[in-house]
Amino acid sequence: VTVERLELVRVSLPLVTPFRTSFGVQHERDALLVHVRAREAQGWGECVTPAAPVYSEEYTGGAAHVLEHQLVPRLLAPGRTLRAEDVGLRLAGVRGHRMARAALESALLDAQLRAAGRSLAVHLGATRDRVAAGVSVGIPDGGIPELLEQVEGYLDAGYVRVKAKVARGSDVAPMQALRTRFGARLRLQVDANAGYDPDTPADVAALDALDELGLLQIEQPFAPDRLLAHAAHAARWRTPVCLDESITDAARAVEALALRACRIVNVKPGRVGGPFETVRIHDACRDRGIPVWCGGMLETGIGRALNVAVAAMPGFELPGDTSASDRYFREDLTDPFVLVDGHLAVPTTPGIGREPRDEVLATATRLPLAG
Ligand SMILES: CSCC[C@@H](NC(=O)CCC(=O)O)C(=O)O
Ligand SMILES: [Mg+2]
Repeated sequence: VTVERLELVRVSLPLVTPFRTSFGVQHERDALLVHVRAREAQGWGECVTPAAPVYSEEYTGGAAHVLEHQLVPRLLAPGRTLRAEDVGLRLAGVRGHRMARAALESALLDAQLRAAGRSLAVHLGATRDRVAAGVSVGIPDGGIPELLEQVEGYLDAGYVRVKAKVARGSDVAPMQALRTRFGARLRLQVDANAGYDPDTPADVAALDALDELGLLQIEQPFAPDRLLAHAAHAARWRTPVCLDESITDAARAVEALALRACRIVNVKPGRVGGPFETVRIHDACRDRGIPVWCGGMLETGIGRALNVAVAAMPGFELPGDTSASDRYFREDLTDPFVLVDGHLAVPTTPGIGREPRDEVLATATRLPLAG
């Protein structure tokens, strides 16, 4: 496509309930969107950075800065006519900033596919027309009683599996309470968001106790770079280790698997640099018999649409964190994703199949980057 105008759009959506993880609590989704106006069509991408560098090194202010001063100028320098497949090449000289790149690449791919009248799911080789939805539950302020209530509500809504956030001091007791309340049949996994230290005996003891609860997986117990520590403990535990923050790209995924640091991979298109790196990770895991699932970063419908199409690819055989819009937002930026029988329908219209609704955009902050 030929880019005529490229803009950053920042809009904040309040969360229906506070979302607490091992690295803090969020009350809103401060969303940074890339809007591409090409001659042939428009495209939208969502940068999944949190407002502060607490999940990984990236954060929204930094992503906006690197997009404006480094990534967009490099992308458009050789010329404004380009394919989404070229983004990786044009940005090859830049290290890191994978969430910022992902937003740019997915916005261009959206425009390109809209111009071609082709849905993202078809372009990715998706084999499902709906995807099973898991749900991620934060650490509630109200403790165990509120946790039980929230999980009850999500199970009633139809979510097919529950992922609970754990952190030092909020791990074994709440997970045992879920087991006691919902039994051994509850499909339950935990996500520590790198909150434990492999060299702290009390931390390892807590994880060892979680390993006794018949969980589907233990996600990212330790810091992202500690692949050998994950491998050492994965070998001791029955419960499979899943990595999220550690898996920054396909090369890292291959190394993590070779080191046996994990047996399951949480793939987030927004974390790994975009749709094309996502396909490379999907293919690398598939070649090694490793199941993957699509994680989430509290995306609005823009990022959620990308995730749902990715979750429909063959290797995404485990339910992901692709929840319905109303899990987070009373009113989504786009037409909502709605849970039907525990599944979300994969968009079939051109591009990502969602765009921001004008009335919600009206409240947004705009930053023209080019054009
Ligand atoms: C930025 S905090 C979100 C990171 C967290 N994501 C979730 O728990 C799922 C969020 C969602 O449902 O979008 C993860 O580490 O997997
Ligand atoms: Mg995670």
